[in-house]
Amino acid sequence: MCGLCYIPGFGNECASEDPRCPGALPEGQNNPQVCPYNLYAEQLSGSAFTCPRSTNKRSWLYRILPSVCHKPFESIDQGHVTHNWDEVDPDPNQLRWKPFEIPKASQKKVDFVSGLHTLCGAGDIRSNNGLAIHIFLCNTSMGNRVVHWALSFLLVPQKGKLLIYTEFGKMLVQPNEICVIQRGMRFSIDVFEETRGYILEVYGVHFELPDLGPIGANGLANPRDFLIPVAWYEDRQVPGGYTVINKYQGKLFAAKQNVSPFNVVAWHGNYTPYKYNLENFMVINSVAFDHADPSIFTVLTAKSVRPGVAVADFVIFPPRWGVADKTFRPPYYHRNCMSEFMGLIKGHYEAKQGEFLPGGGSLHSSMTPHGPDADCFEKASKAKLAPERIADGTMAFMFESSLSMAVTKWGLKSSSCLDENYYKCWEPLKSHFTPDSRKPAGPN
Ligand SMILES: O=C(O)Cc1cc(O)ccc1O
Ligand SMILES: [Fe+2]
Repeated sequence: MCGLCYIPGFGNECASEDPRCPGALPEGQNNPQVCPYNLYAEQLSGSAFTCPRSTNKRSWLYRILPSVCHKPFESIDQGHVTHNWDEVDPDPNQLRWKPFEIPKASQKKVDFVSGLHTLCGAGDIRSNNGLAIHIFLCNTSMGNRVVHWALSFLLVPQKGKLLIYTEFGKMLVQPNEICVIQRGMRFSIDVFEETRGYILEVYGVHFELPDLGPIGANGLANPRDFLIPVAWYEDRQVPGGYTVINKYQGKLFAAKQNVSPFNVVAWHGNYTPYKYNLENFMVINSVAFDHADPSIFTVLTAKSVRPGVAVADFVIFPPRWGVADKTFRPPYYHRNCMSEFMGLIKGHYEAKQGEFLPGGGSLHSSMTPHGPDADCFEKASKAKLAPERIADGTMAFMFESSLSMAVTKWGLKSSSCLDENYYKCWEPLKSHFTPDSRKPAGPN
């Protein structure tokens, strides 16, 4: 597991050969009549063939057998995976979940796929517009089960590291790192303990680095800190074969195949999985006064066709200095046309003193009012504004979407983690209005 190698960079044209087979990549062409080592050539297209060069994404895989070698797919138990946004009536309330419970390995073995739970989402897979947020809760490696996921997703492990086998090679992804597996890529996940994390799945779009505008050429998530796996193959047949689980149009199907799907000896292209360590995020913020919008913390964005409007942004709240003068430093009260799902990887979140805990979540869907709890407001309104470390040792994040998200039945009724008392954190807020005083007063 140690000694995994990666290629640094974001969205670059890369080439990688498993060192056991030097020269496995054909030279000067993609489709020789016979490929080196008698491999099969297979293209994986992540964009329409005709996309402009700047957005065209594809990779060429040189593999022992093409991925078409499988028995037919058949529908399987859907577990808690759904893309039906009408399971329960819409709920306009602020929602918060206590840490999602991980099944105990001693009671039931659950792998990444059987431990997937859809929490909320919106849009339509078939027309390629929308997103879903899933929680994974598992305790067992996938073994000979492999997922073929027809949509791009961003994975945020919160507890337990993940060894992810992909057709492009292996990645070790630990809490405080994220990884992106793009549309159509096959993968299998080994876990080492009771494991939990969050998934942001987007339909029909890819994650990109945000534009930096006046920030300049550097900052936020720097491209060189993204890591791509290197080619690694296994030529393995297992008794009973491999099960390829296909998440197709929102439903799960399974098919058997004899050979390992991780049989890619070499690949080249710009369409790959990748990982990123959130510690490398170069934070930019207010150094004079006022609270800047959290878009300054955007790590990756999946843009919609409307300029500046994302299907989903992945935003983090990293450790940093708070130095703003004459300023209420925590997040402001607000209503946002965008929907905000938040999760916590470790530590605590600056706007919530109470029950927003690592492994839990909150959802403030479109135009739902929210902001600091009463405790946080009182403290921050009176605090002495010296430079202070904010969020040291903590990492909260937000999946922010232009779509108004619906919560699933599991999210609202059957997870048993929904915190019915969330609204109470704002109840102690009292009016500090002082109409008679000429000079505005602070809270007392
Ligand atoms: O709601 C939240 O806690 C997220 C958030 C943080 C912030 O600093 C400003 C706006 C915002 O929505
Ligand atoms: Fe917010």
